[in-house]
Amino acid sequence: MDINLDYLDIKDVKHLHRNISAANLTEFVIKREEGKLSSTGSVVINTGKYTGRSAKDRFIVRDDITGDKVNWGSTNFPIDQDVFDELYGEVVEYLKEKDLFVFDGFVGALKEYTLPIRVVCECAYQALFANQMFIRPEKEELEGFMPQFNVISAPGFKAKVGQRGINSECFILINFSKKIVLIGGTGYSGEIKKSIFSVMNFLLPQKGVMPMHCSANIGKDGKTAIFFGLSGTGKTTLSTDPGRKLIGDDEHGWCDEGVFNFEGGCYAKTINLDREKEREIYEAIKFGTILENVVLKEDRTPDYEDNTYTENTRAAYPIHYVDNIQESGMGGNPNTIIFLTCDAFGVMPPIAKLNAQEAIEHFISGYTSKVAGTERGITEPEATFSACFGEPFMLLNPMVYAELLGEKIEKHKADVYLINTGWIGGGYGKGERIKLSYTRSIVNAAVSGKLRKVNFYKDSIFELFIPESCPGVPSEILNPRNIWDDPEKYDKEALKLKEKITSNFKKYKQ
Ligand SMILES: Nc1ncnc2c1ncn2[C@@H]1O[C@H](COP(=O)(O)OP(=O)(O)O)[C@@H](O)[C@H]1O
Ligand SMILES: C=C(OP(=O)(O)O)C(=O)O
Ligand SMILES: [Mn+2]
Repeated sequence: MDINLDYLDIKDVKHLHRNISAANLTEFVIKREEGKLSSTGSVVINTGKYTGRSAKDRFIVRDDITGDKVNWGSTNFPIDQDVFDELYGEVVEYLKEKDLFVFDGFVGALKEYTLPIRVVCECAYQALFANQMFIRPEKEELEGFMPQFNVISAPGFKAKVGQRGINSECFILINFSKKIVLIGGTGYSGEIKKSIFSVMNFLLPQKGVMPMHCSANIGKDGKTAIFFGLSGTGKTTLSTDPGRKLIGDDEHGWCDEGVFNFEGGCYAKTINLDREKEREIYEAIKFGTILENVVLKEDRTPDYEDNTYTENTRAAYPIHYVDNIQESGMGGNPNTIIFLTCDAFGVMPPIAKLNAQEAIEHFISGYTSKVAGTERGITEPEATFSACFGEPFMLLNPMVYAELLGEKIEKHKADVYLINTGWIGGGYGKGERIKLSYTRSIVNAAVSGKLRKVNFYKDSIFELFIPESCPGVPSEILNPRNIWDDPEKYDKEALKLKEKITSNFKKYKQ
């Protein structure tokens, strides 16, 4: 099945490898010395200078389609069409006479909202990434395949310092008129998936579908739970649960029929990965998986403790590498909605119940912290407000997404909980991050409905409803004030955060 890339102006390709198998791609990765084989059978690659997303280098072409729709501001930076054209011309020139690796496939498990995409890669490992992360096509679907969006990724092309309209050698440009995402200067594969996610987040609300930065799974009772959260808050870790079928670990849509995964794979953090604590993820690291920026020991076993390159070490694997999955990538309307927050101040309770109004307010606020590594420049947890728990990927005004969520909570009477997977008993550097086993018990209590039978009381500072008890968790930790050495210090810190939340929320109130 020959394709040509003339419509993208990509000509004189040395050899175009389209949808070749994971085995073939693995072989190319090794042969081209892009990476090494690990003892697990997975390939290990190093993404170079950029080991996380470069949020300040992500631009959207301002044109007739985006001009008055995109929420321009601190996360969505505009760029002019002619600047795009100039860089595009340079990248296309750079790709000439090279071997290129193309992945054709889909985003969005529900046919009605599926976006056919083409990912054109300079590097074999990124084609392997695309193959593992997106929805893989059946053979027949490749005939007459018509991409509706294209990603061109050229990590080896660096923009000139001071080049017009951009910030650095690295750039991620999203162009809706041309249906192209142009990535240069960075080898971090997260940019590929998150830029297509951003495209979906722009397109779907216009069709009445709510796109979400969340993971999702289904219990034995057939009930769906979704877990919103910024990077590092536990979406992947907590949704990968042997007792529940995994729908997806990061990006979903919610329409009248229920929720559907955008992707066909997972992108898990591997720093300090421990087989006992995260067995399903550990076991998914095998032939076909890509390990990014993981250090190998001499005998080629991965050293998950080693953060020499970054804290943001990753494994990308197709979802069926996890044992218990929902093959269709779809689930019913969620019964439980969880907001994951990683509180670096250690003052938020491990779990609180939110009513519909509070849920919307917390969703818009998106209080959490950025954890080290995923974004450039972050080396320790830093408090942040990320609207919709994914502001860097939400191209429209947060209120658009919030209104969709409000309608759905109302209609489906979902239970909403706020879960703190961050610090308790003191802030970062003092207290400790809450034990994963406790968080798992808390999540279990929430999604199984057990918490419906428990009494809740209102805390005096955040005015959040805290359960008096929770199966599997010592009751005294449910209110962090109890475990701070100095309760008055707790009150002071908690009040400070409360004020931050209130003042941040003001900007949405006018
Ligand atoms: N209590 C906890 N809950 C969730 N994750 C935890 C907890 N304590 C430590 N972690 C670690 O935090 C990281 C969460 O990352 P991940 O699940 O990949 O987040 P996301 O998918 O939201 O980006 C994992 O490395 C996990 O092992
Ligand atoms: C891949 C990313 O997301 P997450 O950590 O949420 O999986 C990212 O933000 O680059
Ligand atoms: Mn994740």
